This record gives sequence, structure tokens and C-alpha cells, in this order.
Amino acid sequence: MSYEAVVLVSFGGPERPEDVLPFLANVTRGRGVPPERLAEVAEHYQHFGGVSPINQQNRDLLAALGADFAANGLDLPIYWGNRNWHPMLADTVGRMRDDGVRSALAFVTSAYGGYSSCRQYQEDIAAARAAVGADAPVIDKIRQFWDHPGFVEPHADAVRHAAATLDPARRSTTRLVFTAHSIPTSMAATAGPTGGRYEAQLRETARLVAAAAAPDLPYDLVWQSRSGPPQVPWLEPDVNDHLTALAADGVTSVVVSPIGFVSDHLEVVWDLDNEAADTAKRLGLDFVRAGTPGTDPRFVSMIRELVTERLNPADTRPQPGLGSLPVWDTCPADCCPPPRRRP
Ligand SMILES: CC1=C(CCC(=O)O)c2cc3nc(cc4[nH]c(cc5[nH]c(cc1n2)c(C)c5CCC(=O)O)c(CCC(=O)O)c4C)C(CCC(=O)O)=C3C
Ligand SMILES: [Fe+2]
Repeated sequence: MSYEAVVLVSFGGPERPEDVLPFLANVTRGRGVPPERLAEVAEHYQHFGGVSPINQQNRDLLAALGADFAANGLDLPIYWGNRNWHPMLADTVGRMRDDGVRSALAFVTSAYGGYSSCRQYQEDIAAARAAVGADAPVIDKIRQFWDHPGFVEPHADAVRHAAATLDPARRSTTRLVFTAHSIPTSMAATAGPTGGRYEAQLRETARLVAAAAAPDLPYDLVWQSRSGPPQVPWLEPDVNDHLTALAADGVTSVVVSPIGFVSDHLEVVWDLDNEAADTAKRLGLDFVRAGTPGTDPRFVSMIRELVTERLNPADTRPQPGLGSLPVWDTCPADCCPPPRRRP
């Protein structure tokens, strides 16, 4: 298969105070998120002047990727479209069609499997192509990259650097805390061809990052940013409850590493740097938050490698990955079904 372009597909975020509510309406349409939760999240965005950092982070990633493609002689135009806010994916796919693009690879800013992280982006691509019509380009999603060295190594370096800022005299009571976005337990159960894959991939990434960054520190994988109605079970424990349990257990210091994400977007800078940091302070825990890949050159090169892997599939498989879970390249039809939509 030959491809004529790459499209970065991401979540999107508001960039002005008046964008916050329409953005949240796009995110939560039909998803049964209670109005109280929405009001609370709107406030998190307004705390930053209504500007989510995620769009600028994607602009920075596009610039770095363009430079990396050029330096490596990869001559493919790069587009960008979001699920929930401008530039909206359907507009981008229309522009690709207008530019004469007939086939493209999509790089999605999530490393993992599951409905929200993978299948929903495929639905977004299908919906955008349907909106553009019969002459929309074919768009194939690039595989998940949870155990790719270009994702694991930047996270590991960030953990190493963060841990080095803590008091070495407290090393024996220091804990590594990996976080990812919580999802409904029903969604977790049906993630991947045999279920449970979102969690399994995260456990593998946590193991790889911990082994590379701080093999002497015990670690846990916990969850952040739960949404939805309170009666629906989501993955637990929440990071804040976990910090409380650690403090009660004699832990003095924590390194929090958001391995669930590729950049320091709002759920990182609010839910961790504000909420979890406050929890730690209240508990008297030393707290440091490790960074995310962002525009780390290894992460940027990884994207190029994943693109070239698809341009020359015969040459490069088996694909590089540090873990032992199977590479999951194309999704069977019944994998990661959408949650039941709510009115
Ligand atoms: C697995 C996962 C990822 C990681 C994979 C990926 O990166 O895609 C992720 C990322 C993100 N989630 C984000 C923001 C939000 N997520 C929400 C709501 C939800 N997230 C869910 C899951 C995930 N979310 C789910 C199951 C819901 C319930 C409603 C629904 O089923 O859709 C809501 C609604 C309000 C609320 O929080 O209740 C908001 C505002 C932002 C943007 C941050 C910024 O602006 O910088 C990003 C990157
Ligand atoms: Fe989310």
C-alpha cells in the first residue's frame, strides 16, 4: 500500500473561554456525563483562561514531525484534525480531498487499545470520511505504540529526572505511581480482541518504564480523571485515594508518571499538578510529576518509523517493541465495542 499523506488525529481542546462549553458538549454528547461533572470540568478549563494546552502541543508536534520527515527524506505532507474541537477532522479530510490526497496514514495521539483510545478514533475517521463523501481519501490508522522504545524511553527519562529531584535520604520510602485515564470497567473488560487489553498494555508500559528508570522503586498503576455518573463503575483506585493509602503505609515521597498520555494536556496539568499535588501536600508527601513525551526527538522519530513501517510492511516486521504483548495492528470488527449511548 502506498500513502500520500499523514494525518495527526487528536482529542482537541478549547482555546478561548467561549469555546469551553461547546467543546464539552462535543466530548460528552450521548455519553451520560452528569451536568455537575461538566460544570466542574468547565471550571478546570476556565482556570487556564479557557485554553487547553493540547492544541498548541499538537502544533509543536507537527512542526517537529515536519522537520524530522524533511531531515530523513520522507516527503509526505502532514495534516491535523481533532475529534472534539477545531481543526475538526471532517474539515481536515475535506482539505486533504481538495489537495488531491487519495490515501493517508493516521497517527492517533493515544498509545493504547480500547474504545476511547483507539476504536473511537477509528469511528471519528470513518465519520469524517463519510461527511466528505465518496472521494474522501482512504485513511488507515497506525498501530498502537504502548511498548515502542520511542514512547517508553522518554517516559523513563522523565521518571529518572523527576526522581532525582527528591530527597535521596528518603529513597527507601519513595514510590513510583503510574497513572492513566480511568475508563468504565465495562469498557476495560471489552478492550482488545480478548478483553482487558487497555489495562494489560498499561501494566506492560509501567513495568518497562519502571525497569528502565528506577528498578529499585516499588510502583503501582492507578487511575485519574474519572467521569460519568457515580453509579457506573470505573477503574480504581483513583490516584488521590491511592496517595492517601500510600501515606498511611509510611511512604514519604512519590513520583507520579502519567504513562497514559503523550503530552502535558489539561488532564495532566489540572488533575495531577493541581489536584493530586494538593492531595500529596495535605498528606505531607513529597510529590513530583514526571513529564510526558511531548516533542521528545525519540517520540517524533517513533512516529516516522511507524509511518515507514506501514510504507514498507514487508521490510520491517516484526515491529520494534520492548514488551511481550502481541502487536495489535488491525482491529477485528467486534473488538472494543462502543459503550451504550445515553440520551
Ligand atoms: C481513555 C481516555 C483518554 C486517553 C486517550 C486519548 O488521549 O484519547 C482520554 C484523553 C483525554 N480526555 C480529555 C478530556 C475529556 N475527557 C472527558 C471524558 C472522558 N474521557 C474518557 C476516556 C479517555 N480520555 C472517557 C471514557 C470519558 C467519558 C465520556 C466519554 O465516554 O467520552 C471529558 C468530559 C468531561 C469529564 O472529564 O467528565 C473531557 C473534557 C482530553 C483533553 C485534555 C485537554 O483539553 O487538554 C484528553 C487528551
Ligand atoms: Fe477523557
